[in-house]
Amino acid sequence: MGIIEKIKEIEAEMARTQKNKATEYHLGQLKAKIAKLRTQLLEPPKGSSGAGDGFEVTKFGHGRVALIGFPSVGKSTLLTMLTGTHSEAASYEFTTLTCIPGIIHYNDTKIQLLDLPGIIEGASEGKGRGRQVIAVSKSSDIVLMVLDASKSEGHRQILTRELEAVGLRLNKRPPQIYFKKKKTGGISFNSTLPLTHVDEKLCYQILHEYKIHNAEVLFREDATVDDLIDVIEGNRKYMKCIYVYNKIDVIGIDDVDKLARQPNSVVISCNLKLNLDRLLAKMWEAMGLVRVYTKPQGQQPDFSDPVVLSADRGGCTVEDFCNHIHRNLIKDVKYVLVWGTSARHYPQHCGLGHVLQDEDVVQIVKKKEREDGGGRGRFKSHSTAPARISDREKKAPLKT
Ligand SMILES: Nc1nc2c(ncn2[C@@H]2O[C@H](COP(=O)(O)OP(=O)(O)OP(=O)(O)O)[C@@H](O)[C@H]2O)c(=O)[nH]1
Ligand SMILES: [K+]
Ligand SMILES: [Mg+2]
Repeated sequence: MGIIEKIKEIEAEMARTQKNKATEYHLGQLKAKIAKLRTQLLEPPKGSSGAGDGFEVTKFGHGRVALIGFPSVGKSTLLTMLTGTHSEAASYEFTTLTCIPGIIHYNDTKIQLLDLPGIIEGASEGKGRGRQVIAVSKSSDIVLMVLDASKSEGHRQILTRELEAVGLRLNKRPPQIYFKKKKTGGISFNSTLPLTHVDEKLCYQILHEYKIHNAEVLFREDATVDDLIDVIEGNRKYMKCIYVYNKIDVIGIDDVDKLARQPNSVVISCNLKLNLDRLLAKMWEAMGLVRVYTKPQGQQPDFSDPVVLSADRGGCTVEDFCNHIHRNLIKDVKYVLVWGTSARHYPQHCGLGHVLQDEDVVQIVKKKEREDGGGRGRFKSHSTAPARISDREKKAPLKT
């Protein structure tokens, strides 16, 4: 029996089993069995490189966004509108057969947008080009799930299930469970609060299913058995997802209103060019990019050419900023002067660990420069805030 058949069989058994206190342990065990099989399914077949079979596109820009959706929801139309790169669009399904990259220029940054073939139910098990599409989505920073506003809401659930089946977790943070395998000592199970979904016995059973007999487990939130399995598997990818409802030109205003009020959702129409600005703004916000402008001593910063940092990719500290400019820079840095929302006063003298925020301005003070003369007075004379700071100052949160 193949892996997919085995998964189907267990799913059928779960559907047959009534949910109650007595069956809870058995159901937990079945969930762990499915998770293990799904992990096996994701392993590249023997003899292949494991790459996306011609789908891999070189990363470009400050972040990557994937367009995921059923066929003919308007993914290619959207790519063409947002990036100017033409991607064939037509009324028949599976018009797009490969991965097509475009670039969005937004807020002085470049974002790579990827158009992909439509995926269908069963994609996670390899139907259509599901596997390749999913591999590309996993390589992105966020996902735009494109949906046809005139079609059933069920599509969003089906797609979410497909992505979950391959270990993607959308708009969710990692479970607050500490888990560490040990060599000896048995299993230590603890929690910092009362648990309502998982007890010690269930946890033991799940670990037993994974043949783990020595480990430390500490629940820091009232997590579920699915959360526990995610933590044990350890290969989950937590991503932001924006639900993009396209084609609102063909539905009534009441329905548009309902969709627009859902969390993480944007309603658009490519045909009428409706709300695309809002989509871009949401996308930008979800990516959490941090633009930092370098201010050479005695000069104004170049506000068109930021260093772009991200908390998810590489971090946002002064050290990350310096490494971004040049990998040998760090050893020459004495401290930096910071203007912007991360600074308590302007300019603030900050060390390497200081966490920068979007639109901060940084001036690097090198060790050598200081010794060479000039000293503090010299910095003072150049420490006037750059021109754009005055309006930014109004936004600056008051910190004590
Ligand atoms: N009414 C309406 N139709 C749209 C809109 N956007 C796209 N379409 C149409 O929807 C059809 C499918 O568009 P595509 O861009 O090819 O969709 P896709 O998701 O890339 O499709 P596949 O590549 O086949 O998965 C085309 O006929 C488009 O003209 C819209 O905002 N409103
Ligand atoms: K199409
Ligand atoms: Mg397409």
